[in-house]
Amino acid sequence: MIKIGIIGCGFIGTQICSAVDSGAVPAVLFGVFDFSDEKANAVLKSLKSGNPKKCTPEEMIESCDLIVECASQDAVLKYALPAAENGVDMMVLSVGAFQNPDFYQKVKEAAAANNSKIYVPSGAIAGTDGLKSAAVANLSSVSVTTRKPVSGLAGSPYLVENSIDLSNLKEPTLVFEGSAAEAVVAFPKNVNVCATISLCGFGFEKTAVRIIADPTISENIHELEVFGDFGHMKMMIENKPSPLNPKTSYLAALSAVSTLKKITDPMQIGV
Ligand SMILES: NC(=O)C1=CN([C@@H]2O[C@H](COP(=O)(O)OP(=O)(O)OC[C@H]3O[C@@H](n4cnc5c(N)ncnc54)[C@H](O)[C@@H]3O)[C@@H](O)[C@H]2O)C=CC1
Ligand SMILES: O=C([O-])CC(=O)C(=O)O
Repeated sequence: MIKIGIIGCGFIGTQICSAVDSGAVPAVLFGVFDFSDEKANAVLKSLKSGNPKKCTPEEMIESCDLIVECASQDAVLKYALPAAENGVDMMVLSVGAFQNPDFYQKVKEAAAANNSKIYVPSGAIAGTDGLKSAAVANLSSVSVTTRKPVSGLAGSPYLVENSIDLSNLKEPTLVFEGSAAEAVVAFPKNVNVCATISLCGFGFEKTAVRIIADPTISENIHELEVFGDFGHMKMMIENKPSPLNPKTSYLAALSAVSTLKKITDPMQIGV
């Protein structure tokens, strides 16, 4: 069985540890890392099987087959390259880190040179299968509209830097419009899905993003619209936010677990 290390013991990290612990994912949990000791201890305490421990990312790179990053874009920037250079696979949830083209290229080349893989789950969005297929031919436009409750956007650098206060919002309001490259920097914890969509085919500069703060909803809603040689695709998903982190949809954690199941399964189904 593959040996896994988890960086980030928040909502997604906890769900992944639990899936490995229960046997739903056939893997061995080597260890966990979080810069909050409290979070790491809480996850370890919740597990019933195996002998996982707190460890450093460097120890994971030394001993694991696969590292799952479910922490922050900073963690990707810090650990993705050393992992790839050491032939260790990595699953990345904070996908926005890949908007830097030099960094993305370096990680990709290091993974190719050292026979390792970088896995990017579909996360909180659907439609990556159709978009990837469509991108084999010409695409003419790709756009994502993300609609979140105010609690799902609070504290984002873009809102803070532009002194945008959403606390008294009464109706849906467009708070951002721009490229995916700009969106994942402006809202690093809110629209990693736009990074994933960009990587599927049209790129960070050409993928268009709109972010709407909506005080009338409780779901995180993502709409994807694609035009190309294949035709026209529209996808809309209404995600329940996770109970622990309103910015993150429950589906994002399910998608990480599903990707781990796919990695460890001899049957590979779907694009
Ligand atoms: N790809 C996708 O579709 C989605 C991606 N995400 C992203 O996945 C990541 C995890 O999400 P959640 O579990 O909901 O977050 P969370 O906030 O519940 O947990 C993140 C944990 O990582 C820790 N952490 C952050 N930076 C770290 C670092 N550099 N080193 C060590 N520990 C660090 C924090 O202390 C926290 O315990 C976030 O970056 C989030 O934005 C979330 C939803 C969808
Ligand atoms: O979970 C979501 O709905 C989207 C999200 O936070 C992200 O893409 O970073």
